[in-house]
Amino acid sequence: MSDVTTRIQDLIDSNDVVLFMKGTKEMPQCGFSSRVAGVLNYMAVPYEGINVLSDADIRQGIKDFSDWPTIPQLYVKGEFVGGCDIITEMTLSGELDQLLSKKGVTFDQAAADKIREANA
Ligand SMILES: N[C@@H](CCC(=O)N[C@@H](CS)C(=O)NCC(=O)O)C(=O)O
Repeated sequence: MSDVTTRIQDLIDSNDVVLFMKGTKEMPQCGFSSRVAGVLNYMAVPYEGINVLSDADIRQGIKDFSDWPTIPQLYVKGEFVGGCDIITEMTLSGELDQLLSKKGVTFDQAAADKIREANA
């Protein structure tokens, strides 16, 4: 395994939820990353945000690792879930809640319901 692959695998193995994103959880630097971080923050999902803008190897490496061409990328318990479009759809359909519950990741159910109410 290459060094960057090992680093990515370690990040995914040692954090239940990892968001590879542009910018930080507190200050995303791209609208797509901001949307996903905003959902996770609002739903109080505990997650590790990895800023790919501060690491060019990770920025390219995660695309190769997931075979997915863009950032953001969300992993839950080692499983690649998707980018902004997929996470948005899954949030609105309730699939994200189901996935988090199934994987034993805590989140604020009332907040998730509120997102759906606001977008109904
Ligand atoms: N449709 C994508 C939108 C994300 C996207 O287009 N990201 C671009 C611009 S931030 C990207 O990562 N480009 C490659 C790069 O900047 O390394 C999604 O659902 O996540």
